[in-house]
Amino acid sequence: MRKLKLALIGCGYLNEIVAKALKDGYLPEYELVAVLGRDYARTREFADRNGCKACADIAELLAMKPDYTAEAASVKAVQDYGEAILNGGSNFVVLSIGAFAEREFYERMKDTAAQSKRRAYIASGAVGGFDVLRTAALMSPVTASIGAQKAPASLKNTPLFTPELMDITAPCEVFSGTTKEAIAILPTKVNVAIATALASVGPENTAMNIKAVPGFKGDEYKIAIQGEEVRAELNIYSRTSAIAAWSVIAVLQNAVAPIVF
Ligand SMILES: NC(=O)C1=CN([C@@H]2O[C@H](COP(=O)(O)OP(=O)(O)OC[C@H]3O[C@@H](n4cnc5c(N)ncnc54)[C@H](OP(=O)(O)O)[C@@H]3O)[C@@H](O)[C@H]2O)C=CC1
Ligand SMILES: O=C([O-])CC(=O)C(=O)O
Repeated sequence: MRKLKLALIGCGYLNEIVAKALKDGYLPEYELVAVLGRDYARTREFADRNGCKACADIAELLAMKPDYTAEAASVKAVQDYGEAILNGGSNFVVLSIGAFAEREFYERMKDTAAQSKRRAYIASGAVGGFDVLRTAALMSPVTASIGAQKAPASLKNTPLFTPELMDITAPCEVFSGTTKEAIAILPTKVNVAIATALASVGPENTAMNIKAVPGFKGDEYKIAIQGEEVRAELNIYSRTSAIAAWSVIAVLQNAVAPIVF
């Protein structure tokens, strides 16, 4: 049987894990055909390492006729290429979910996917539990929130960082607001929050707080949902963000699985 063609947007840490998983046999139904990065030299190195075509732009990638395109690049890449990917006949697996915080973009992607008979998949990324969030939100009005713990140093080069954070000796709240406000200031760090919001009460209505915790390594998220009959709390710790790449592999497996989660 013909293998499904997979293309990648982004050639950094996470897509390197996806490409290795393909080589290691986790996705036998797929072949990697193309990659598009930002820096062409880096894209070519990735392509040479992983046996696929290095693309200089989205048209070149779509000319390879991918069945699935998996993104691990940036919110901007999703905004810039999302509609072209669906219109070009590819399904789209997304990690930079923050792009969907803008309702107008979300609606355009929804219409484009419906018209092109393709799908945009929101990967569970560094969190999960979207099944219970979606189910609870169907049953009654719910409230939803996500709390994040991060190392003070991981907030460097963001508007939340102050040098004093490096000297804290106890957890310190650095952000409290909505997930929509959070992704606007941390576009590379809280995609998980927008995924949580999309599965529950939306980016404007999902509360978020972020704590800097001294001596902490990795990321920890606590998602809470409360409805009339259902209450759930999910705690997800990950030492690195590799879990996000593996969630893409899980989506791709699910897309061809005879028994579907
Ligand atoms: N949903 C979730 O749970 C998670 C989501 N993420 C998101 O996943 C994305 C990738 O993470 P990671 O692999 O760690 O990041 P890296 O910085 O290691 O890699 C990103 C890659 O994407 C490329 N890139 C960036 N912008 C564009 C663009 N506009 N078009 C094409 N390529 C682009 C970069 O190019 P160049 O080499 O030129 O910089 C780089 O190759 C980030 O947006 C991050 O926020 C990360 C962790 C968890
Ligand atoms: O790796 C993480 O903990 C989550 C992350 O970067 C994101 O949601 O953008």
